[in-house]
Amino acid sequence: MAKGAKLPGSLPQLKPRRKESKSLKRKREEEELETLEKAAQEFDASNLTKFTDLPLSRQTASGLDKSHFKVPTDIQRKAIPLALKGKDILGAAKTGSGKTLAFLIPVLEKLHRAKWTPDDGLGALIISPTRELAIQIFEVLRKIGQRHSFSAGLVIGGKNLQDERERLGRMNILVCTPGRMKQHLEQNPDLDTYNLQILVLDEADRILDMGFKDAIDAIVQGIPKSRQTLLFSATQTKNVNDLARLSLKDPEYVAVHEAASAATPGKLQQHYIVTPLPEKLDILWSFIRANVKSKILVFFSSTKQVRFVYETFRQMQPGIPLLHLTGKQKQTARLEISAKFSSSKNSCLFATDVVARGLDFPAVDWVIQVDCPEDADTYIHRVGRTARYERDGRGVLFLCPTEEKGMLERLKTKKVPIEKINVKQNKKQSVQNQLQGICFKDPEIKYLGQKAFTSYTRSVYVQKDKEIFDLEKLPLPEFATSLGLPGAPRIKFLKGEDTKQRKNAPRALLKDEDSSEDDESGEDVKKEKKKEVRTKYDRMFERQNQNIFTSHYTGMVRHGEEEEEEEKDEDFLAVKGHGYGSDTEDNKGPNNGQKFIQVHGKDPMLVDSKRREKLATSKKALLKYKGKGTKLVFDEEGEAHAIYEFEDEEAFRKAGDAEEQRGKFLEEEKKKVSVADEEDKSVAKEKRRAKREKQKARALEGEDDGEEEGFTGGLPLIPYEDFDARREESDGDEAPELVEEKRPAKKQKKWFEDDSEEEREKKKKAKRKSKVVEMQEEPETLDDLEALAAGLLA
Ligand SMILES: Nc1ncnc2c1ncn2[C@@H]1O[C@H](COP(=O)(O)OP(=O)(O)OP(=O)(O)O)[C@@H](O)[C@H]1O
Repeated sequence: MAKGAKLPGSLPQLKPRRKESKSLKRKREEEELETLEKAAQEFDASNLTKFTDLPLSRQTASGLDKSHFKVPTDIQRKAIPLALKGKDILGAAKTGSGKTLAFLIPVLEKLHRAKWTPDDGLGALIISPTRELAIQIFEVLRKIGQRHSFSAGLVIGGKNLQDERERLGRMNILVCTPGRMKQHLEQNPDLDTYNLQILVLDEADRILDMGFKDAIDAIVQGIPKSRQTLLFSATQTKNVNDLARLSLKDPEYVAVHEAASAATPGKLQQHYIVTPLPEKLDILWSFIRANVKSKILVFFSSTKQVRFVYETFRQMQPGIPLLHLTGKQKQTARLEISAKFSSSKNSCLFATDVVARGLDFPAVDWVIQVDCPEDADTYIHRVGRTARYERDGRGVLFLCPTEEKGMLERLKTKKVPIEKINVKQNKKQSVQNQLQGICFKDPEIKYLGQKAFTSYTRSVYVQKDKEIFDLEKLPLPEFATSLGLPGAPRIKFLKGEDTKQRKNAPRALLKDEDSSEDDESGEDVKKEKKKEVRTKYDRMFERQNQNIFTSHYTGMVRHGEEEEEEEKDEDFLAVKGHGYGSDTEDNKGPNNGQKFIQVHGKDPMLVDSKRREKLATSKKALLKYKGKGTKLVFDEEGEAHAIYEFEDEEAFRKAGDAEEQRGKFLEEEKKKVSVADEEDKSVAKEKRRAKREKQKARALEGEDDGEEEGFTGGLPLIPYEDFDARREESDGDEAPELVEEKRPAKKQKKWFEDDSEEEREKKKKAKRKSKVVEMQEEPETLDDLEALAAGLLA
């Protein structure tokens, strides 16, 4: 953009200004904010065609422009003006229709208009059901918020709690997953939500289902009711109970596509095929082979199936790069795979529902649902990974004959236009022989196949819609054969299990899958064994498929055995020398030449060398045989007492049943601990608030004292110096009309007021160093992102 060119936004652009007194500057800013607020309240959405028509701050307008967002989508056109007026929103629009911006723009504007500063703490909380989606939202926030000076952070787990802890207390905007956020709220007194202005739930229906209930209730409990709340999803909840849980105030229901004939994007072609379960992999393989120049996303219902198909198909070399993504992978691997699939032109990603919602992989050609989704909403989200924002795409759903009728009815009710297609039988290639060969050669893959089989059957078993999912009608032995297995693994599910509850909490299924790794015979056995402390190796021995241990594990086990044997050998080593420390004949042992040591009360020990003798008589060794000391407490008279003393038995009996007394005692102690904990937390929070307010007052004082004009242009969600460095490096075309001046030194200091001068210097140096690295490239890893998330904490 040329120097002096007009910036988007209806408000006057930022220009280089002469020095302006602080009070004048503040007055001008207040006036601007008032104008903005008034414009938002009076805004007539019917006039909205471009983002520049919206009453937005210069910072947001500039961020949108820089990210090349010019024309709002339907949901953005309807939801943003209402959200800018401060309304609670229930937003529903098709997949890929731009809901992310529909809530991020109001978030930035809300804090901007509240004159939010880093000292004000947490102002906005955005909750996402998965880590990947949270990261994606954070990236968009970083782009469009690049001119604001808020600090933003990601709270998604996969990192040390303590590492995240200190930073969080200073964040203005957090993008989080529910579980991790709950954990922080419970354990981190630095994280204070008392001032929260706006709460966003992306994929709201998912977040409000049973799987996240505890976490969401805990989060909502701690935030002010007076906040604004925005809920978005392609399959929105209108459940009154859900909305009551969030205390929404007269929410506006913004459903832009409700009157549309289809709930899915217009440019999406949707088909289904009906296939017997044992032929699914043949069809999938043949499909992939016929589309090696495409970008394909394939959904399965469990992690084990994903891994089995990925491992076997990889060996069969289909001629297209294969990837796999599940919630069981490490966070770094998940990020890497997402990035690979995003940037690839042609590849095939096998995945579980961890990528079903919200993820915006560019230009996916095909979405194949090999396993029937649990309901029509899940179908809509999965298929919505293609045909996003004006692009076209195709989806194919594989249905077993028993699933066809029920699933089609569900899809029809949800307005999903889907047509039947048939598989060309002459193009279908059977992979059964190849899979058999692979399983035969590689016992680990065979084991994986067995796990894939049990996981699939379990996933069908736990579904609540029994009209669609009927395990008894599935040809399971044939299915096992189609996976290349010599027979169907035994499956045994827990009787009387609360299926409904399990279904409502898909995570429970995942957990179950995890544990089934250890024991195929079901949970009955697991519960019994729970009491014992079992190691990884114990669990491996208990597996029924011991013959498939890798050589590595077998080696480890053998090594362990060898060590034990060595120890035994040592016990029986022949010894030289004379009896030692023995005052009886017996202690001399069978040979006269043997040495023994006897410690009081213990069996004599055989000693064969000086070293062994020294070891056996060392203080450390002897300590083992000493009795444990007794801990005493002294009263005020100096009398020693045992820590716990029995009370008078008669009085105890009078007080009632022992069990009852025990329960009462525990209850009281629990209460005491929880009260003390609450008190500690609130004291810590109070201190923090006071500190923040002090800091804020000091910062304002600093502004008034200073002669120089303050920071005006806003900053991306990165440290100040980085932004300056980048501006220096830039070719001058980047928003030259914005004027940033270095923050007064006073402001910088405030974060470190408790540190010594020397420590402060050290920290500054270290930060300067790390920033240089940060700026050299775009964030690639979670660490990079988190470094950026540090925001103003420079
Ligand atoms: N106004 C716009 N102009 C151009 N592209 C846009 C606009 N709004 C959103 N997009 C693009 O559309 C794509 C989909 O947007 P987004 O991920 O927000 O959709 P969504 O409605 O949240 O989808 P889902 O329901 O699957 O979560 C993204 O690549 C985004 O960059």
